[in-house]
Amino acid sequence: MSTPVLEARGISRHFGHVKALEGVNFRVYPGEICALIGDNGAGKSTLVKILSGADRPDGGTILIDGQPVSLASPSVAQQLGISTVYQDLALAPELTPVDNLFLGREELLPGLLGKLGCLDRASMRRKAVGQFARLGVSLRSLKVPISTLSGGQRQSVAIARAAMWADRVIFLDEPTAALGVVQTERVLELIRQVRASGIAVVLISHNMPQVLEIADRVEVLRLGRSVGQLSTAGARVEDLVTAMTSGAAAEESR
Ligand SMILES: Nc1ncnc2c1ncn2[C@@H]1O[C@H](COP(=O)(O)OP(=O)(O)OP(=O)(O)O)[C@@H](O)[C@H]1O
Repeated sequence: MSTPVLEARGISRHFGHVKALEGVNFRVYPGEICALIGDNGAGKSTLVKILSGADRPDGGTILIDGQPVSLASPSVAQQLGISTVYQDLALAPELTPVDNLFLGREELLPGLLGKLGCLDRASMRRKAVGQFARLGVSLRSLKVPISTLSGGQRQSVAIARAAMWADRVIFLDEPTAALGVVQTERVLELIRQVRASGIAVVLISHNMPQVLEIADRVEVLRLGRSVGQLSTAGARVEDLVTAMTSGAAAEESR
């Protein structure tokens, strides 16, 4: 049995009288795509915020590679190899794909020029080209503002950026919600490439056929509680819907 790369044990988060999360358990293992599913208001976003350092739980423990950690902020989570791509993508529309990959992490030239704030554009471009090639992301141009790219290409840049700076887990919040069929398939292929690079992917999705298509395993929330997990091998959409609505997911052992 392998150790989860990221685990939540007994996580609770209350907003006034609303129990958004109550004793929630969650695990994601190295090298897997894990879907986090649940009906509206089940607590998915709240759990993702807590596991990416954007919110603090009222109780419970978070472990990375089996060791308890405190994710006090998104930057602490990022330093520990956890990154999140929210639906707004947090890209700078007027900047190029290369600039967006290095947003907030720009490389400076060595020596005096660097001390004067001159960017090492050649190095950043070389690394960006390598990253896009590794993940199979093909863009019309690396020099145009990202606002001129398609929605699928922008999503791909956001995922490639997350994969560049996180080496453990990437959370993806409905990454194909706004995309057409062809762009959706490209983004799903990119997600598989991220998994192949050794990074665990957590996919938050309401699209059950897609969950079955791409995820290895599913963790289910219902009304702020974890109701178990199941493997997608041999599972049907009805099984996922049953798990979300009646809390009857099989708690399988690994
Ligand atoms: N900041 C907040 N203040 C008050 N209540 C909140 C807050 N954030 C979340 N909640 C409540 O916590 C519960 C869980 O919300 P959450 O957004 O985590 O669910 P979700 O599974 O992501 O839903 P959806 O699929 O609709 O996005 C809901 O009842 C929601 O109204």
